[in-house]
Amino acid sequence: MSSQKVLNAIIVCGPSGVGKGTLLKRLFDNFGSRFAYSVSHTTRAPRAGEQDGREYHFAKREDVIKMRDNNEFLELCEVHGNFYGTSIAAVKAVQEANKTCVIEIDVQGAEKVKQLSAPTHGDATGIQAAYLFITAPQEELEKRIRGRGQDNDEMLQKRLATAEKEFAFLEAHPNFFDAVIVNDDLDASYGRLVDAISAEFVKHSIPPLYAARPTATRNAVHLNKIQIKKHNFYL
Ligand SMILES: Nc1ncnc2c1ncn2[C@@H]1O[C@H](COP(=O)(O)OP(=O)(O)OP(=O)(O)O)[C@@H](O)[C@H]1O
Repeated sequence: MSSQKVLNAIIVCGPSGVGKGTLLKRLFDNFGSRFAYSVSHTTRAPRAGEQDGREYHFAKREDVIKMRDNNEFLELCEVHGNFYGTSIAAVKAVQEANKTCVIEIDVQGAEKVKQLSAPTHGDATGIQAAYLFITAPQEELEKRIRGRGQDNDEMLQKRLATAEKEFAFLEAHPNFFDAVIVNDDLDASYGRLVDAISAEFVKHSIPPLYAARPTATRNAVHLNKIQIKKHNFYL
């Protein structure tokens, strides 16, 4: 297989509350055999019932630090004294199982993944990915985050401030993403997600999710971009 054909992952970005989790849950419910999340590394101890390589790759701190210094992580963070991270190898393991890895990540993380995929890094270290941005009207965001009922006002304001930065990134880098999907009406938006992913699959010679509708795909994605520009929908 040539390197152009490889697709290691679908990267999904978008501010808190736009509905990434909701859309991806539906995608996994409908196409569970085609997608998987990668298994993260952690330095925390396994809990009862957790199995190494299933819930997490349980690793020693010094090994994670070595991997970090070796640029083997797409993302790594430390929470309450423990590391949690997504390794490039874990993403590629999903592909080896003949599935496409879905990675939900913020725009800074997505930029890093793209940098790692630059030709100078070569295929061995990089992740070849399709980049999707999920968006929604800003007034909807606040409503949805409140509706979810998980956050106090301070957290809500933090999420909205981060959202503004993510929207600003999208505005400043309109070509960074392969598709921008407006999550307004859930059923229609889910259709756009399926079409956008199918379009990426077709580009990489992977069967689309619905073989019967490959040509609708590009139109839908293209239309989204036009709608966004025309109505400045996300601000
Ligand atoms: N198209 C939609 N119309 C109305 N409500 C929606 C729509 N999509 C999602 N929601 C609701 O909005 C809320 C936020 O959705 P969700 O948790 O999927 O967002 P998210 O982008 O994954 O957020 P986070 O990044 O914070 O996890 C949920 O309560 C969900 O049911």
